[in-house]
Amino acid sequence: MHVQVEVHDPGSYAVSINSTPSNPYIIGSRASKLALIQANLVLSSLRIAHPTQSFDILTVSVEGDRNKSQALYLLGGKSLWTKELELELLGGGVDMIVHSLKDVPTTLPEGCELGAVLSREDPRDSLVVKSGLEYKTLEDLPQGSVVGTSSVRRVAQLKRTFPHLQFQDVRGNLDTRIAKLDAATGPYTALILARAGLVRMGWGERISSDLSAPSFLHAVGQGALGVEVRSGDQKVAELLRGVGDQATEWRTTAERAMLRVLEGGCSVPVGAHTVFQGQELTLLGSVTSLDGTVHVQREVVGVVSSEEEAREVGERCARLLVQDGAGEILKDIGKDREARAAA
Ligand SMILES: NCc1[nH]cc(CCC(=O)O)c1CC(=O)O
Repeated sequence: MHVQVEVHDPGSYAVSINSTPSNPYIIGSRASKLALIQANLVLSSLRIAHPTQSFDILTVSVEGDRNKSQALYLLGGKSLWTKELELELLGGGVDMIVHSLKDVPTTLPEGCELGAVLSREDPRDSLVVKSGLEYKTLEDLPQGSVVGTSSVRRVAQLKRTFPHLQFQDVRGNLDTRIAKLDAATGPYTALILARAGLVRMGWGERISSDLSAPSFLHAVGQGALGVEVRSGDQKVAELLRGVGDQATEWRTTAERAMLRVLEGGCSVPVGAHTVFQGQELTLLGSVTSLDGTVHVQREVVGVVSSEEEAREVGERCARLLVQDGAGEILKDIGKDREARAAA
């Protein structure tokens, strides 16, 4: 496999053992604009927490950035956003990787683990309307309007509530997607995108409304940045202490534990919503059939003071969803994917 490595600061090739200005800790990132903005957020937090250490960013091209034509749903395992970066991490080319936690598979490769999850942005999905149109919400869109999104979770949930709308795939980075939305002859009336990404990219003013629980649930991990590290790397673990956010870590641990039980390895229409207040973690989880006709949703509340307890909340929610029929929905989706992949 070809790994394209682009070095931002010449002289930052060295694998860091002890960081000095000439031997910095290397943060691995995808090369997209959003990925780099996010990597720089982590870099800034690390610099504030450790003013005497030096840090640098190295970008690596990943499968998901290169394959833009095939539907995401058919590309299978989500490691297409992470694999090449993880090879760099294990090989010592980078010391940590910054990811959108949403794109990180629930099971990490041997030797890799999450070292920290940073304080979360508003994790909701948002509506962005074609420029020049006055619509504010999905309810406002006329019959037959085309809404762009590549997420099976979004389409499945929206078909349930908005059967009068049409949904069409839209790929590419955020800037590209918004350019496709605004193109005079383009098919889309609106797009659904993660609020966090839009805000980080400076597109916040284009958000006309947000999709909220309990009628619409966001993706597991959405809006949070995860830092992946080598298991057992004490120095990097130490550096990341104080950079992570406890509430976000427990919320996303529960969400990811739920998904891990449900998915059995494929990307599925699973929604989540969590609140951590006092010591109480509330998790709303959902599974929706691709056509939106079958939907199961459950809420679990637990007192949480450890990662293990957060995981239990997620697993409990997954088991309740399976009891309510989530297993059947997921089995049908597996069959659908196989049939399409073979076609
Ligand atoms: N699927 C791609 C992706 N991965 C993370 C974000 C946004 C940032 C985040 O959710 O943390 C996006 C764009 C989107 O879904 O609109």
